[in-house]
Amino acid sequence: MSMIAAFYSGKSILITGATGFMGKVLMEKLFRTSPDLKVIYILVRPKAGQTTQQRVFQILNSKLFEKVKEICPNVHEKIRAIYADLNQNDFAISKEDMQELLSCTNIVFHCAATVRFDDHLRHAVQLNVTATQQLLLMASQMPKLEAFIHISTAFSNCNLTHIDEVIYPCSVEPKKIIDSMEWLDDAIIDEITPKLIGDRPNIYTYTKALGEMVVQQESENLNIAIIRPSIVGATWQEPFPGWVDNLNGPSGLIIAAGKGFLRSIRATPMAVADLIPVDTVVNLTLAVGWYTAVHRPKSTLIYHCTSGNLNPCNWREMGFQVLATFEKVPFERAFRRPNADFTTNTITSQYWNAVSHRAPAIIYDFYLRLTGRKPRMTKVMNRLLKTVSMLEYFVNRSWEWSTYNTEMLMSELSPEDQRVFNFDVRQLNWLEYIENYVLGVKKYLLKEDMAGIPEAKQHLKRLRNIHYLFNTALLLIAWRLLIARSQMARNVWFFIVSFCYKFLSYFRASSTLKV
Ligand SMILES: CCCCCCCCCCCCCCCCCCCCCCCCCC(=O)SCCNC(=O)CCNC(=O)[C@H](O)C(C)(C)COP(=O)(O)OP(=O)(O)OC[C@H]1O[C@@H](n2cnc3c(N)ncnc32)[C@H](O)[C@@H]1OP(=O)(O)O
Ligand SMILES: NC(=O)C1=CN([C@@H]2O[C@H](COP(=O)(O)OP(=O)(O)OC[C@H]3O[C@@H](n4cnc5c(N)ncnc54)[C@H](OP(=O)(O)O)[C@@H]3O)[C@@H](O)[C@H]2O)C=CC1
Repeated sequence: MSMIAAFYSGKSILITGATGFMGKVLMEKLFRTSPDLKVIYILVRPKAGQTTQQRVFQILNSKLFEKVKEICPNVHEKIRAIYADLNQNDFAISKEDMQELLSCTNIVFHCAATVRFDDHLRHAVQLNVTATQQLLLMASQMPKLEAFIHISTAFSNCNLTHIDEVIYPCSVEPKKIIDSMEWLDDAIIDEITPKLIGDRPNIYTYTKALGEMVVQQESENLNIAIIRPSIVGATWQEPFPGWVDNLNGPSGLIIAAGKGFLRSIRATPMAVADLIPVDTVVNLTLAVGWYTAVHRPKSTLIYHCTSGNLNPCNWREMGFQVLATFEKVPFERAFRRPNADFTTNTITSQYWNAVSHRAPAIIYDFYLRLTGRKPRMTKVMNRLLKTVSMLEYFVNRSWEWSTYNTEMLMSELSPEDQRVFNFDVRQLNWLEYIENYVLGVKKYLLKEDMAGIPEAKQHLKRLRNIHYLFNTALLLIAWRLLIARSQMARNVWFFIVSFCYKFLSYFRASSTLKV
């Protein structure tokens, strides 16, 4: 019997960010391994015209929850969706709901965050710092609380190259930042943002670091742990391989490369691609919840959930495997053949951006205009290049995260728990994982049917022929222009033509003699 699964039985668990990528997998695993847990409270806001109930209904009816519904048929009754907006005071939770949350919750998993790299500082502080502070305040009023698990990111200190399982202070106290957001206007915030984030690449990593400081400051009275995952990718094993449902991290770029939009990216091929499957993160999170509640460590422990130091894979290996999978299972209706490559310096990167990204987009838009349609490819390409430029920081560096706490926890688990809540990335076969990841992107993100593969292959063949035809035509036009303008080119041309003529004449003469 798994001790961790038994621990969550009968518990009331509060999850923020349950509608997000990680939150859904966390909920799924909890229901699958501890079907007799008491209730999961999730803080949900209405979104995209859907009420909170409709959102929960949609999640439970997704493929991700198919196994859960077999194991725990009354799962609907065990989820309590609480209307909440983490941007508002007291999260806009009703008094009755708040009362229930405060009096019943045993464990809190705080996953909600804004993960956009370019969010406005005011909004990112509100969600990643102030909301964390408010949630901790709520937690301090929960008499039955056993553990509070905060999800941060391994990149909260990405300005360092070696990162220990400690909290590194930021130059300005989070409380001062929170206060200043109340009275500074947007223009001043925009001005001071680069100074505040310093040598971090974006607002996201900075506000996540501030969030950790807040957790540390409030940790005296609470039983808290922090988890720092690196780049979270599709599921490795559970509930099935390859599940992914958003474009963050590599997923969006896999689509862009598979559809032929992305042809080159500035990356350091030998840098470590520190990906971590989402189910691995969730297994560690649940194990940490159990350990923190049962063993009550004296200080706040930080757990790095990374792969690079135990089972490294570099961007080159990952890129090769992504491209190899496209050969076997191409995406439908590609814009160009998937043929992406890494460039290693800014000049070649700019050259390929012009030649392989912007030029084809302009030509395609010209074609759309000619055929009476609205041009759109340049816009798509500009957004893609903006995204790529924001991700480039993470594919041109390697980090070292120490993992003593994570390894200590692994050794504390029973063999059964090590199996059920496996977070040992040494067992991960990267080639298999990446292949399943690409397949998952095709099936669950693009919603493409496997039956369409022959047609997709045909389409790629057509694109290849168009490519050859286009290049030949381009070469002929360039040559023709050159001949018209340069005497030297004309001489070379006459030399080649006369050489070919002589060669053919000789060949014909010698074959006539033989006869
Ligand atoms: C030699 C060998 C051969 C080699 C072969 C080469 C093979 C090549 C194979 C390729 C694969 C291998 C390489 C993998 C590299 C992976 C790098 C990963 C680094 C991740 C680091 C993460 C570290 C930290 C982890 C964390 O701790 S947290 C989680 C990370 N957080 C994020 O990843 C949020 C990022 N995103 C944003 O920050 C916003 O998205 C924003 C970007 C501002 C846009 O923002 P904006 O333009 O305003 O608008 P959107 O609405 O957002 O999007 C606008 C439009 O772009 C689309 N789109 C949104 N996203 C993405 C995305 N990713 N990728 C692509 N498209 C995206 C969206 O579909 C929409 O398209 P549309 O609908 O217009 O057609
Ligand atoms: N994905 C990754 O690569 C990594 C993620 N992390 C961390 O993991 C955690 C989860 O990330 P992930 O699941 O990928 O992120 P998602 O963007 O998929 O999910 C974010 C969640 O936060 C919720 N949320 C955002 N704003 C509000 C709000 N105002 N009120 C209520 N809820 C809100 C979202 O709700 P809604 O659905 O309504 O928008 C969603 O449920 C985050 O803390 C992130 O920093 C760490 C390392 C890597």
